[in-house]
Amino acid sequence: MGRTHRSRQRRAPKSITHPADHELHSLHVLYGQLNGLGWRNETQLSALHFPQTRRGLCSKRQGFRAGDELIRLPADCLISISTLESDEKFKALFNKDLFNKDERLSFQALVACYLMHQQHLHDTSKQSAFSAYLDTLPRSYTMPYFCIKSELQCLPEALLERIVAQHRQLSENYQIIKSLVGTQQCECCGLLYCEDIWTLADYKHAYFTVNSRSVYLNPRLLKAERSHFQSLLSGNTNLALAPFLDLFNHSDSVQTTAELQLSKSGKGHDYVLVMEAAAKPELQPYEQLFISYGALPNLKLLTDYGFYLERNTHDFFEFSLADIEHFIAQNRKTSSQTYHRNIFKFIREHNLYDQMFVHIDDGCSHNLRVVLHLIFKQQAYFPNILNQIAFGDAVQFVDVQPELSFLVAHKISEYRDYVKALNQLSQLTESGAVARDYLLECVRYLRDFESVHCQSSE
Ligand SMILES: C[S@@+](CC[C@H](N)C(=O)[O-])C[C@H]1O[C@@H](n2cnc3c(N)ncnc32)[C@H](O)[C@@H]1O
Repeated sequence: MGRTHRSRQRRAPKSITHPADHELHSLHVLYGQLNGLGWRNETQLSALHFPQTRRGLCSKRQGFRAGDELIRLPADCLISISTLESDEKFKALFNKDLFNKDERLSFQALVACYLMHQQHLHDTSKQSAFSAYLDTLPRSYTMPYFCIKSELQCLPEALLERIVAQHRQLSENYQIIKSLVGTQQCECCGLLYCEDIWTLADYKHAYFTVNSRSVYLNPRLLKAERSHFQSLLSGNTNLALAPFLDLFNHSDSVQTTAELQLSKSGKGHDYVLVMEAAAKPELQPYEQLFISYGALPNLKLLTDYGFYLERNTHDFFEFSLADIEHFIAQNRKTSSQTYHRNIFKFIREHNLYDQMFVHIDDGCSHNLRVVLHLIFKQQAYFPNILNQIAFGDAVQFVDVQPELSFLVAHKISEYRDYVKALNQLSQLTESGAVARDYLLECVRYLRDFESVHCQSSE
């Protein structure tokens, strides 16, 4: 049990509830299966529903301090490249003769196929080795990708850009999958792949399952005969699905480490999560146990995981060059001025539009300051002078505070309009509601930034 601390049995606070019966049953079966694979649940974790995050994990009996192990899951419980490589039926679906070096698949897409494969086995014959795990997966997701058209029309460019990129990535990979397995029929039910089974809707669900639930894994530590899929895959295979372990929710106030360690018995490996630091010195039984998915800002949490954190310590707010152009066009004072196109060309050519953000503690990023200075403060437009200004001594920048304040105020008003437009829709999907609340959090962040950094403009 390591340094984990036993506490006297406590009662669950009223706000924490047990999962519904069917979910409880699936979890129970999953415990049994993982136990059969060597998982001992030494930290006595239970899945419960918490008010803020819904389903998450806690221990009903033990307290946790920094340095304690949260979970030790045998590597045999993971769905990794070794699982796929050792599944002959799955491999048989992917005929090596059809692999094309110009049309490779991401490993994430291949794991999504594996989930669809197992789901189909489960649905048709209850033959999947992962039935219990599949039953514990969410039925739907709340990423803005799943917003309906009327909601998408009320979202800002920054979000739409990411959704479009996700659509592109998903459909490119799905086309490749179709070209590999699309003409085949399932040998157990005769249905056609990518038409009747493995539909685009199934693929989207599986893709976001992998996106939001996989863990990082160094596959070299596992004995994987990486042969069949090697020439099909475009990138590395360093992710895995981790049944039960993937019930940990994320917090920005904890630090956790994850690594494959030789198991205590010396046979095989365990995937071990350790709580390195938490918001308080000791977590009591029934307190939700969080892990860190990384130092992620809210935009990333929203688009990849379908949630955001209030007052996320890793948050910042990014601007695009188009934001500055809109602001110029809509502001009476700035719209009447002329801006030499060389300046915008220079900014684009030197990628200065990258990393233009504001941060509540650090203020305005270097690139945002340079760009505001180049556009609004300096008269010359010859490349050599622009070079000297952009990459020379920062102290020579003229104060861009008024322009920064206008830009922030402009963004607040724009985001409020998006929120208003979403609220005017007769009904919001869950994705739409989460996106709306995220926009409100952005407004709160920018208002806080304004009150700390833009006082002079008010
Ligand atoms: C790895 S799963 C964690 C378990 C998940 N809550 C479940 O019941 O299956 C990641 C998903 O959990 C949710 N999640 C994680 N951390 C969260 C948090 N702090 N607040 C709200 N939802 C969170 C998001 O939906 C995310 O996509």
